[in-house]
Amino acid sequence: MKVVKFGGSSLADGVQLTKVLNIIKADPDRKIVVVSAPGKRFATDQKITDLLIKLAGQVRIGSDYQQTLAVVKERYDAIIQQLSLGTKAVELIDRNFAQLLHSEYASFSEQLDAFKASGEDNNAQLVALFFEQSGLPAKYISPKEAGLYVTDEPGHAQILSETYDNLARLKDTSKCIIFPGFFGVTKNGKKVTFARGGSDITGAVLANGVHADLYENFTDVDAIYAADPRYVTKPQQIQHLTYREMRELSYSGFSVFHHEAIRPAIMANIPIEVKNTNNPTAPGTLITKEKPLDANDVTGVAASHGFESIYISKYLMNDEVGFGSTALEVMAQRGISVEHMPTGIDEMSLVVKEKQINDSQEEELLAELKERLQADDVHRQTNLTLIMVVGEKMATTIGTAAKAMTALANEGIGIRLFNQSSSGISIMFALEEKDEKKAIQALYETFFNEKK
Ligand SMILES: Nc1ncnc2c1ncn2[C@@H]1O[C@H](COP(=O)(O)OP(=O)(O)O)[C@@H](O)[C@H]1O
Ligand SMILES: N[C@@H](CC(=O)OP(=O)(O)O)C(=O)O
Repeated sequence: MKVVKFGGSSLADGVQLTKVLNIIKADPDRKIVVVSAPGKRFATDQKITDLLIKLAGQVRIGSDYQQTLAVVKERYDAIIQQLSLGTKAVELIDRNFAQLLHSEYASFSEQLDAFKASGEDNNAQLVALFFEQSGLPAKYISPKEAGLYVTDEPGHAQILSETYDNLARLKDTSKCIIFPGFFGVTKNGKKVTFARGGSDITGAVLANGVHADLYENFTDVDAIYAADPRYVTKPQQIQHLTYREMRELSYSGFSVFHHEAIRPAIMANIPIEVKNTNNPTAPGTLITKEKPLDANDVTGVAASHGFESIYISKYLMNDEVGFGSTALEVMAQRGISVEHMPTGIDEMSLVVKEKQINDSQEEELLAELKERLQADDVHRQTNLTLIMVVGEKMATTIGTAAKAMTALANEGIGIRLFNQSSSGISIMFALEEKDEKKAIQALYETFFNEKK
């Protein structure tokens, strides 16, 4: 059995949905289909999820939301028309929106998540109608019906462990199951969404639950590329990745596959294949626990911005037992997670996501660190990009860091921080955000284009 997830770009309109139907028809093992909400039809278009977030905000503050509602409904109506799904489908969507708008919500976060979840929920119901009408036996199943239980953390739901046993019951399906991505339900029946891009997580959780032979993730590119195609023209396609390479790369900017979707696949050792809905015969990228040794030392280079570094220095710091743990305790007490912690003899830096600390908190945090650590200096550096150079083969290769540093130096790019993972499969460079694109291009040239 295969679990197949289609992203928003694969479901943006009736033409795309017809491609989806043909992909499912082409392989009877494709029994569970996870769908996102309709995405962008063209570069300047809006994703349904973004429109629903806007709609929820307008409804909450009591401003006029009719125009936004009309735009969302028109998107579904267009799909219904293109696929000739008839008035039954129009009425279904109308009913769902009436219920969404007139329900009582205990908080805005609950309301916002209900609105966001409706994007995939409505789409799954339409896809099921379309498949049935096209002669492919299908049924919509909701996360509530399936027992896809999550924590009550709006926008960041985590899977409850019993979910996997509940989902195992879907294994014996005779019909094709159409399942909405991006959200689960709490034990009280509240809809709670995953992080943005989280339909990938739903697909991985279902693949784990039913012990699928393969988790196919259909998107709008032929493969995962060695660098973001928005930065490098026609980058090399990656044929095969390990789970840990994928996790490093997706966490660090390869938005094509959600980093939280790796764990459910690892837990059950499910192979993942990323493929193109618009070119389904292209081989795509396979992601598994292990892979044959690459010719290249580096598998991919990724970048993600919005980081800052908190620099702490104290003379004789290294002799002081517990210095690092006190610094981390201060951060943990404020709920701030630390991404990297490069250290020197008398200094350390805590690299964190900028959005975790608001400006009013910042001064207080720096003062607390200075006070608790009796530090000589504590200051922050903002607007940083983290560049990750990733490859299994790097663990056994000498000179990758030197090559990367030379490539950056040749472009006049200063390195603010540097860190190598303990396993040796990734190197992180922190740079100023303005250098992000140039850095990715320089590293790509060095590791993928230069004659060795
Ligand atoms: N290394 C990469 N390889 C492939 N695509 C990438 C990479 N990094 C970023 N992307 C972007 O990810 C996009 C696909 O992800 P996404 O927009 O979430 O698609 P979907 O609508 O299928 O969920 C691609 O169109 C591409 O612009
Ligand atoms: N629709 C949600 C969830 C998702 O995974 O979407 P996509 O598959 O289009 O990235 C979002 O936009 O975040």
